[in-house]
Amino acid sequence: MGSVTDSTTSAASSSLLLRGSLSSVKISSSSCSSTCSSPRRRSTPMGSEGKLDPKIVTSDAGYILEDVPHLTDYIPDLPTYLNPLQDNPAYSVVKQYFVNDDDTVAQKIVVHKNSPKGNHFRRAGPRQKVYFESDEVHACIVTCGGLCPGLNTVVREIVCGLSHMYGVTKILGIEGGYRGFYARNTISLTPKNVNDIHKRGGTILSTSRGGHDTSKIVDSIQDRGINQVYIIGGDGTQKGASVIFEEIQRRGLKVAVAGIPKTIDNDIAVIDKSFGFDTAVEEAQRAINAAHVEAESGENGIGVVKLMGRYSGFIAMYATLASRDVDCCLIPESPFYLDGKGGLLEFVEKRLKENGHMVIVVAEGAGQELIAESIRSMNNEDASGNKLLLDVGLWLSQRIKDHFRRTEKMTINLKYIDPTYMIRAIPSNASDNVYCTLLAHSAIHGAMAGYTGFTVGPVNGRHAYIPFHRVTETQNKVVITDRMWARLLSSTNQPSFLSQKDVDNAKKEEEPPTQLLEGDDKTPVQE
Ligand SMILES: Nc1ncnc2c1ncn2[C@@H]1O[C@H](COP(=O)(O)OP(=O)(O)O)[C@@H](O)[C@H]1O
Ligand SMILES: O=P(O)(O)OC[C@H]1O[C@](O)(COP(=O)(O)O)[C@@H](O)[C@@H]1O
Ligand SMILES: [Mg+2]
Repeated sequence: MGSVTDSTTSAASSSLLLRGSLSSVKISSSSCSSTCSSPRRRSTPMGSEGKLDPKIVTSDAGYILEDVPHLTDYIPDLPTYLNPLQDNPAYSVVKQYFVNDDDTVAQKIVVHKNSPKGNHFRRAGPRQKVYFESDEVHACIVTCGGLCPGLNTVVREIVCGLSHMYGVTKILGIEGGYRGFYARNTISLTPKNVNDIHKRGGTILSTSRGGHDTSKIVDSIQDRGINQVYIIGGDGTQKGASVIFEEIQRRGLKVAVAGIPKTIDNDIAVIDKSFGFDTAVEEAQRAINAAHVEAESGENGIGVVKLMGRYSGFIAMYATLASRDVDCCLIPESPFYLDGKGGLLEFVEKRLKENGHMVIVVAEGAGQELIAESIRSMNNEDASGNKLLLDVGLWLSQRIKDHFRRTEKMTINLKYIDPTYMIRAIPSNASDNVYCTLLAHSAIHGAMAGYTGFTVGPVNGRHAYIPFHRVTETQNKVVITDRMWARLLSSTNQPSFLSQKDVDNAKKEEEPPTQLLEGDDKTPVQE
């Protein structure tokens, strides 16, 4: 690969931005307008203690670019090379294959006549110039946190993408999550040995919670001569990736750190949705169908299905909306109560009298305060510090049974189905597979182009590079004052269980939705 004469720095690429379409753009590392999230850390100026302020670019028209770090922010004068994709027979025919340096993706797409342009992220995709030569790249891939359909597909697509698009041959799989960097074996990954893995659930690299020791991890990266780190995991993992990036930057290493967001719960902020989510919603239909068949076939049959969703009830909400057999959906974001007027037990009685059967879908994180009131709460945490939940499905089933036994109002037949780990263990479906490919490719293009400290993902249908802190500072939750939850309430015709005061509080607390899943816009996801 021929070296390009100039050694473009990211400051220079920012100035490309200045010279481009945005004539009145100014770069500011600390000036954050009210629409821009305030940095939580990194108060030191660029260079000192190896830390950078968030890279914020603003313009007079209210345009804000929340940019991601670049290797040249802390290693000046890095040589650049022509992207080998321009000679690749598959890609070279694409009109405008390379992304313009100043392309950005708007976080908000519903705007009004006088709205400021708002927050943007750097558009993902291949760049004309790259900062790594093919034979110089030594990449590694790690999977952390809970399982999710599609993990193997992302691993496969990173390996095949690096190899087929950029001619990379040295790719290492780190086994067993973060602790695998210093306590487990590694495996060499090639397009041949990952060829079929997308057809399998789980992760061939295995995964873990806990065990994040930043300096041991970065020591291992440094000792092995790794210069591209692909980290696949959820909110906890992205926090871990962020501190790894900071330590790498502090040590001044030419190592790109790219996060690929993973969570079956869809609780990662900013991105439209996470991979594996569609697969989970689809697979949940089988459990809901079974619950419905059981409920319909017994006298006063009740089917209770528990679905995953620790803090966010997206799987339960979408599975309910898709199924149309569900009479009541309970999620962590919307509190409910059992007894008295307007309570769940009254609703169950009513539905059984009307239809003779009913199906309840409950997200695992729903009603945790109610359970804690009746069972002495243990307040346990897992190795990553996530709250260990009490089984809401079992508890709810028992409470419903007790109610009908006590009141002797009618004989019921209740069946409780917990398909949670069965759903999580399946391979991803076709659409998630394609989505995983785009995520992997976006991550690879970003790392090759010298970007680092970023998470990749679709924002309003376009893939973007998002600074770590933007996806870790909040969690994506179902907005119960949004139209989607209203659609659910209207489709199940269940009570909202909320008082006017609860609704007012929710309206005050919740930010307007920014994600496609919550809104009406269903733009197909593109790179
Ligand atoms: N705040 C944090 N700082 C550093 N590492 C973290 C942090 N939170 C979680 N991790 C690490 O990230 C990994 C996965 O986190 P976990 O919460 O279990 O799953 P997920 O990433 O799917 O949310 C674990 O190895 C954990 O030690
Ligand atoms: O894998 P564990 O430790 O049993 O945890 C189960 C949790 O993992 C999840 O499937 C996914 O959570 P993460 O995205 O944080 O890994 C949750 O839905 C569930 O509460
Ligand atoms: Mg998590």
